[in-house]
Order: sequence, then C-alpha cells, then structure tokens
Amino acid sequence: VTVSSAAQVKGSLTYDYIIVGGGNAGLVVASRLTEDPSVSVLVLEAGVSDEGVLTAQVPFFGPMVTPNTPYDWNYTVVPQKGMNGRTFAYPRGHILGGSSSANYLIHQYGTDEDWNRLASVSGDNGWSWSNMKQYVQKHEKFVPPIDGHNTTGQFIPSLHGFHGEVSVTLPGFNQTIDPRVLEVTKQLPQFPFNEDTSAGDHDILGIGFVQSSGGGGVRSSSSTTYLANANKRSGLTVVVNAYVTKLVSTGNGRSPGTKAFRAVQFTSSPGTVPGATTLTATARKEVIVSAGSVGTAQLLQLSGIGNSADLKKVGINTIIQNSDVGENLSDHTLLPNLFTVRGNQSFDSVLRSTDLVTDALNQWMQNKTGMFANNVLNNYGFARLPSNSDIFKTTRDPAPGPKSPHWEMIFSNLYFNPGVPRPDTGSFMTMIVVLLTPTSRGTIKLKSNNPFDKPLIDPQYLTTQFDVVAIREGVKAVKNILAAPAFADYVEGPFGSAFASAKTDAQIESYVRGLTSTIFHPVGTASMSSQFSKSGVVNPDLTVKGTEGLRVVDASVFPFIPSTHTQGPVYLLAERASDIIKQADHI
Ligand SMILES: Cc1cc2nc3c(=O)[nH]c(=O)nc-3n(C[C@H](O)[C@H](O)[C@H](O)COP(=O)(O)OP(=O)(O)OC[C@H]3O[C@@H](n4cnc5c(N)ncnc54)[C@H](O)[C@@H]3O)c2cc1C
Repeated sequence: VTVSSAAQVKGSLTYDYIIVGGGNAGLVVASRLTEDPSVSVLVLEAGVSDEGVLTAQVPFFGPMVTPNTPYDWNYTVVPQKGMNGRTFAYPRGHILGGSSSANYLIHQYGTDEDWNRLASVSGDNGWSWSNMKQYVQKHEKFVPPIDGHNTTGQFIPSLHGFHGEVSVTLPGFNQTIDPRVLEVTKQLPQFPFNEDTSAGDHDILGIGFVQSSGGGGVRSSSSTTYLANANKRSGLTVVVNAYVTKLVSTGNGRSPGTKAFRAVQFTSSPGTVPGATTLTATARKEVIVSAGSVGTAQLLQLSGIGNSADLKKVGINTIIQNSDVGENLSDHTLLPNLFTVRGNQSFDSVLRSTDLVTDALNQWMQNKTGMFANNVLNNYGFARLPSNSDIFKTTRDPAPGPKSPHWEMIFSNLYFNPGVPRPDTGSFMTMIVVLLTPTSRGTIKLKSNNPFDKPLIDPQYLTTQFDVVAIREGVKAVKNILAAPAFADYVEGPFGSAFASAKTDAQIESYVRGLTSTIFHPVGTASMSSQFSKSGVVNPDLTVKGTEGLRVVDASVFPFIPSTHTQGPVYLLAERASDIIKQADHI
C-alpha cells in the first residue's frame, strides 16, 4: 500500500526492513523482499506520488519532468572550474520511482567489461557479467513498438527478457532524420550499424536504435512496474512525502568495533504537513539506503558516517570515520552540438505550435500512439578514441576494456539545449556528445547539519585533460558525420558563433568548456570496494563498512561509472542486491 503522509502510517513503526528512497533501486528491492508474504517492508520516499503526473507518463515529455519542477530535487552544481565557473541544474527525481520516473527512458545494461571490472575491483565474481546477465531476464519485458512495425534486424531477441517487470521497446514513431542516420552507417565504416545497443556481451560500438523503458506508449518506471505489481501485498508499506533526516545508531554490532544502524528518523517533506513531528522507525533486520548518489551521500554524512574533519566543520559527531563517503563522484557529461537544418520537418515546428502540440497530446490521451507516445530520441551511437590517440601517451585508457566506448553521440531531431529556450524560428538537429569514461572525480559534501539544506555538489567536470580531449574528438566526429552524403542536403551547418568558430583544437576546447553540462548519471559517492579494502564505503555485499544492519543499494555504489546510460545497470544491481539480502537473512 502507498500512503501519502507519514501521519498515516499505522502501528508500531517496526518492520523487517526499512528502505530509504522509493526510487529506481529502492522499489526493486521493496518488491523482491515482499515476495515472501511473511516479510514486512517500509519504504520512505521524500518525493511526491507519481500518480496522474502526465509528464512522467508521456515518453516524449521525458525532458520536461525536470529541471525545476515539483518532481525534481532542484539541485545545482557549485561553480565548475573546468567550465569557466559555470553552474547549472543537476536534476534528480523527487517522485515515486525516483529518477526512473524522471529520466529520458534510454535503457541499456553497461558492457560486460563494465561489470567484469566491478567484479575485479570488489573481489566478488558475482558482479561479473556472466552472473549479472541472468537478471536481464528477471527485469526486462521487451515489447513491440507502438507502431507495430517489423523489428527484425533492429534488436537481437536472445539478449533480452520477455517476461520481466519493466517494459522496454524500440522506436515507434519515425523521425525525419532516421533514414539518414541509417544511411550514414553505410557511408562511414568507422560508425557501422549496430543491431542491438543494450550492451552486455554484445558489442556496443556503432550506431543503432535507442531502446526505451516504456511500452504501449507509456513510460515504465520502477513505480509503474515493480511497485505496481507488489503494491497490494500486505507486507509492503510505501510512504511518499516522507523525508528521512537521519540513520540512527542503535548500539554496538556483533563484530568488534562495528555499530548497528537499525533505525531511521523521518518527517513529512517540507511544505507537505505543517508542524510535522519527527518519527522513528525501527528495522528488525536491516535499513537499506537507496536515496541515490546525492541523497545517500548526504544522509550517511548527516548520520555521522563520513570524514570526521568535514563532519566536525558542520557540527556532526562522527560515528564511523570514512573519508570516502561523498568522494569519487563521477558523471557523464552532455554537450549539445546544435545544427540548423533545411525545411520544417524537425520537431521544432511542431513544438512551437499550440495546435499541433494539442493534437499530438489528444492522440496520446486517446490511444497512446503518435509522436508523444515515443521517446524524443530514436538513434544513438557509441565510439572509442583511436588507440593511437596522443592522449594515451599521457593517460591510461580509462575504459573498462577494449570493447567499451569512450563517448556517445545522440541524434536529436530538434533544438535541445538545457537551460536555453528554443529560438522562435528555424529547424534544428542536435548532436549530443556524451563523455562515457570521465576521469574527473568530484564530491558531495554537507553545507550544514540541517538535513533540509541542499548538499554542495561539485562534480569537478572537465578537470582532466583526457575528459576535454575525448569530448573534443567527439565534436570533430559528429561534424564529420553530419557532413557525410546522408546529411549533406539536410544539414546547413553549426548553429551559434561559438560552435561555428570552433575549428582549432584550442577553439573546440574553449567551446566544450563553455557549453558542456550533465547527462544526469552520477555514481560513486558510496563506492564499493573489496571486503578487505580500507578504502571505499560499501563491501561487495553492499553493507556499509564498519556497520551492521545497514546497506546501500543505488547508483552511488558503482566505483566506476558504467559506459552506458545508468538506469539499466541500477536495475540489475538492485536485482542482485535483493538476492544477496534474501540470502543473508535466509528468507
Ligand atoms: C533528468 C534525468 C534523465 C536521465 N536520463 C536517463 C536515461 O535516459 N537513461 C538512463 O539509463 N538513465 C538516465 N538517467 C539516470 C538514471 O535515471 C539514474 O542513474 C537512476 O535512476 C538512479 O537510480 P537510484 O536508485 O540510484 O536513484 P533515484 O532513482 O534517484 O532514487 C533515489 C530516491 O531516493 C529519494 N530520496 C533521496 N533522499 C531521500 C531522503 N532523505 N528521504 C527519503 N527519500 C529520499 C529520492 O526522492 C528518490 O526517489 C537520468 C536521470 C535524470 C535525473
């Protein structure tokens, strides 16, 4: 059952498990643990309910769920020194389903090399792809695209699950640029067509069709799937507008020197219930923190788990000294390379017209078809820097292996420039370049000991030469792609003087620093390491080092960022975490 405020929670507030954050990972674990009817789980979600939230349902509206809405935590990054001191929005889902309700629906799993690196870093072979691939079947329900077209050759069925929880689908609404994208894969041998972009042990390099977390014209989130399928279970209680302010130390653990954390303090989210009191809920077995890469790092520190020098500065007593909490923040970046195109076939002319938008929305309302029933993006590609690139003379290749990409290009049939409104006239195409193997690392620190103060988010983007060079090479490559015959009669040229004049390496670098922002994939702030390692925050079984009864299950535990979009890796991680927890507690 889902209830709308902490005041409605009945009973003694003692559960087998308490899950902090009803987001992407948290709802997977809640669903899996309550498969046993004798198990009780309380999920505390600070965000709002996703029920009736149109922007979170319509796939095309993915980019409208955030930023600066009630469904967003509305964070910004601190001024970024590698980006001319700029600051910008840093969206995170503040809604049931978390960022899986707020993301852009792109769905992939990480490469086998990503998972094998995790296995090797953590010393737990259970994280290797050969073990993790079983969870694809449990997680995924591949469904036909909304237009019902023949998808032979557009995905490889053996790589997918058809009976799992989350619907995943191929594009079902043709965009003007689609045939040109396919044509260009025949013209440029370095960017061949890739039949399936889900990754795993299938080669991800090349250009192919986006796979989206949706089905029947509607977004699939962890809430509309895992939770919806479990919500009737009597053992499950989900509270929205419930803000966890602290993990409570409940005494010494059984192992010498450890502390147990089997309780949490929570209250109604600010602005939802005037004068709300703080409640304490207790877990018989475990507290599972799934508050995401920002929320988890913040909450651990608020609870006295972190770097004692930093905690002291904001008046918090250290219970577990760990200098790695909130460190190692790693994120993919987004650079929107804008081009003007001929004609009026891009989405821009539709989106400028109230009548056309109303028509498309009516069509979606009536039968969940048409332009809005589809992801805003249909095609993307993955590439590596050439192995003889100069940068490898000074930087070790940060990719997890020779088959994993360094950068990504996303073909967008419209003007896409976060924070900058669409011009009143003109048709556009945006070639987004994403850095997939960043070497910059940042931090999430507390601003104060007030749990409602936003933390200081400093990803330190573009503070290494590798990161700038990889994006720069991506910019050159996308210019070449759009200069190929497939696009020659369509694309006019770069839009905006900064892009148009970025020709030399130095000019491109300055353009990159002036425009790059986030593609919303932060990981690493509660990094996994080997059970025997003194560095890192969680063990390979996701227990927090030095504690008992406390685990972290969310994107924050990835020590290296997967080289694909991150929701799929989070889903697989949460599936295995559920098995680990069930086994540990002999459910
Ligand atoms: C705008 C955007 C677009 C994206 N696009 C894509 C995409 O197209 N494809 C892709 O693969 N990935 C995408 N991502 C990334 C992906 O969605 C995330 O990596 C993933 O969902 C993170 O899962 P999580 O469980 O770690 O965190 P989340 O899903 O963010 O869950 C954390 C939950 O904890 C809650 N919470 C936090 N603090 C507290 C607290 N103190 N008390 C109670 N609750 C709390 C939050 O409200 C949230 O619901 C996107 C993300 C965003 C924000």
